[in-house]
Amino acid sequence: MNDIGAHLAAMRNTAPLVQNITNYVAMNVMANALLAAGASPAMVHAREEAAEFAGLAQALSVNIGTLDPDWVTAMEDAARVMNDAGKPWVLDPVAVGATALRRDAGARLLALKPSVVRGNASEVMALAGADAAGRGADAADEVASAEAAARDIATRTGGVVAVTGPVDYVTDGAAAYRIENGSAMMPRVTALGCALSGVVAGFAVGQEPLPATVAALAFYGLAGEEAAARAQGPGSFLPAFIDALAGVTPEALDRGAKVMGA
Ligand SMILES: Nc1ncnc2c1ncn2[C@@H]1O[C@H](COP(=O)(O)OP(=O)(O)OP(=O)(O)O)[C@@H](O)[C@H]1O
Ligand SMILES: Cc1ncsc1CCO
Ligand SMILES: [Mg+2]
Repeated sequence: MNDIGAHLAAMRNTAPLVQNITNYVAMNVMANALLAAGASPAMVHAREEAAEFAGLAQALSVNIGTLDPDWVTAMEDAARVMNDAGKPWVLDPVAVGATALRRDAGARLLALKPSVVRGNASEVMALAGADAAGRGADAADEVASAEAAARDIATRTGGVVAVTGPVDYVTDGAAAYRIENGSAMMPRVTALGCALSGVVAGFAVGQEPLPATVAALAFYGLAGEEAAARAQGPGSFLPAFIDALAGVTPEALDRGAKVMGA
């Protein structure tokens, strides 16, 4: 892929309205990350309005981090609106293997064929039905162990699956890429994966899901590298990361992206 910076420029040019049905932990971080990246976030989850708002949104992210049954209904309704209108939506299957409510929600949402699934290795393995060692929202499996599960999900949905970790893996079931950008500081701040799923949704507006996802991950990881160079620890990393999301230019992304065919 040699047009990674162009995907960032296109996303910023669109400034897409991204609806997020996300968890309470992530809402603020995610909205700030989307704004800094150049998108327009809206956190809208009530059962009575989620589908109506989806009619206005250009992309949707659905995150099961702090769900309840009403939220699952809102997620399914909003996802159907996006599907009917041909608009992209992203599933973030937080801790999907942990409980029956999460496994059921994950299966229902997967059946609606998300444009992109973005999770850590343990989540992608659990979503595919494989044995996973995840503990709560944190990964306990290697990205490499989740590659077959990612291809399996992508084949079932016809969409893209992104497994994130030290080296990210992205596939549409046929082609695959690895992205080496990022910082070990990123998993030490909560909700950065959730926020990434929203950013992926923004990149998918008007762009092919596979290259858009690869570009979003490289962009996000590069911002992580720049923030880590300035931060003293996880606390100061977060504001530095928000600054870096706003500061990375398409030219810097073309220079700094570490993307390889897999
Ligand atoms: N050890 C690491 N080294 C470099 N980058 C990392 C590392 N771990 C995660 N990342 C990056 O952090 C970002 C978030 O991915 P991660 O896999 O931590 O999400 P997550 O587990 O869903 O997080 P959360 O549930 O807290 O939102 C991605 O851009 C990923 O590449
Ligand atoms: C910590 C945590 N618990 C539920 S959602 C969430 C945010 C990271 O996924
Ligand atoms: Mg997560």
